[in-house]
This record gives sequence, C-alpha cells and structure tokens, in this order.
Amino acid sequence: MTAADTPDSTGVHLLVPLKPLNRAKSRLLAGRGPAGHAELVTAMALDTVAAARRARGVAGVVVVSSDRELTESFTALGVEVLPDEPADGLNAALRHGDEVLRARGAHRVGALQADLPALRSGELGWALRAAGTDRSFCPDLPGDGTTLLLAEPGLPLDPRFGPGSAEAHSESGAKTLLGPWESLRRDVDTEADLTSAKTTGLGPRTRARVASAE
Ligand SMILES: Nc1nc2c(ncn2[C@@H]2O[C@H](COP(=O)(O)OP(=O)(O)OP(=O)(O)O)[C@@H](O)[C@H]2O)c(=O)[nH]1
Ligand SMILES: C=C(OP(=O)(O)O)C(=O)O
Repeated sequence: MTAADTPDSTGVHLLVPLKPLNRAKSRLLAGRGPAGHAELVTAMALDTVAAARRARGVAGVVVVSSDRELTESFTALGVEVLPDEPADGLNAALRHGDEVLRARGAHRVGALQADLPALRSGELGWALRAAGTDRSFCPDLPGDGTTLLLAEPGLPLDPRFGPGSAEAHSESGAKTLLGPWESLRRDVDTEADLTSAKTTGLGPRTRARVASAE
C-alpha cells in the first residue's frame, strides 16, 4: 500500500447507497418516463456526491450500488462503486460497505443519502464539525427520516435507515445534528420536494436536467 492508498484517519468516509435506477425514487417516475426518471435520479446522485467530496472533513466518498449505468457514471468521475452485497436491502448494503471500508483502515464511516441535489459542501462541513467525534445523525426536514449518519470513530456504523429512521438513530445513541445546514436536510422524494430544492439551489447536473424537461 502506498501513502496515497492509506485511508485518511482524520476525515469521515461516506457511503452513498443507491438502488437500481428502475426501482429508485419511484415517486419521481410519474410524468417523466423511465429514461427521464433515470437521468434525474442520476443527476441528483452525482450532484450529491460531488458536493460531499468537496466538504471539509470528508476523507472519501464511496457509492454502494449494483446498477450498471450508475456504476459507469460514477466511475467516470473517479468515484469508487462497491457492489450491493448481500443484496438484502439498504441497511445490509451499508453494513457491508462499512465492513469493507473499516477492513481497509477507515477510522470513521458515515452514510449519506443520494437524494440531496441542493447539498452545499460548506453546510456538510459545518454539520461534520458539529458532530465532533460523537455518533450522530442529521434528520431530513420533516424530521422522520435521516440524511446523514456518522459512526463514532473506530466503531461500526450500525445503520437503521427506513421509515422512522430519525427516531431509530436517536434511540441507538446518535446525537441529532440540527443547525444552519438546510441543504443537508432537503432530501428529494417527491415533485414538491424537487420544487423546494430549486429554491434552496440545485446542483449543476440536476439544474440542467430540470431545465431541459421544462
Ligand atoms: N445499495 C442500496 N441502496 C438502497 C437500497 N434500498 C434503498 N437504497 C437507497 O437508499 C435511499 C433510500 O431508499 P428508499 O427510501 O428505500 O427509496 P427511494 O429510492 O428513496 O424512494 P421511493 O421509491 O420513493 O421509496 C435511496 O438512495 C435508495 O436508492 C438497497 O437495497 N441497496
Ligand atoms: C430511507 C430513508 O430515506 P427516504 O425514505 O426519505 O428516502 C430514511 O430516511 O431512513
């Protein structure tokens, strides 16, 4: 292993999970058709990952997905994609990704949702700073879901995503991250969320997709 391959112990290694495009973000399919939907979901994920990679405190971003098109898009940008194993849902995929990264020496692992197309690097950096070294999570704007989960350094991620995940992560001992990072909380599940994210400020790929569909 060269120095460049040595995992950075000072930052968090973020896992970004994505289902196959034909199953992801089903509420954004209506009125768009499969091709337009796939392009939008891909653009949102690429913007999310691009912003996360630039954030202070992020040592690396790794996507977890078995979708071929997504894998090609991310690989072209130099983003590593781990296969979705054991193909048993979101939390299992994240547990596997966590094991892979920690086996490589990553000291701290987190999970970031892929549907944050308005994410600003600076805001993610502030949230990471507020987390300190605590197990922490950031709730989505409605407050039920989770957009970011951070393990305590050296400990497993122990993800509890799914309905009511904010409460589940809180019950697992994670500190709630609330502060001036609206873009980290503005996940996009519906058309109404997309309209709200436009106001916050979409990333360039999502903005272009939305504009070309208008
Ligand atoms: N790798 C991987 N990612 C998953 C899996 N299930 C869900 N995800 C991703 O985790 C995030 C939250 O997933 P869900 O809330 O189940 O689904 P969604 O795609 O956001 O949207 P809906 O279709 O509206 O429920 C999304 O980015 C998904 O693509 C899985 O089994 N494997
Ligand atoms: C899976 C989750 O996200 P969402 O359903 O909002 O995509 C979650 O918040 O735990």
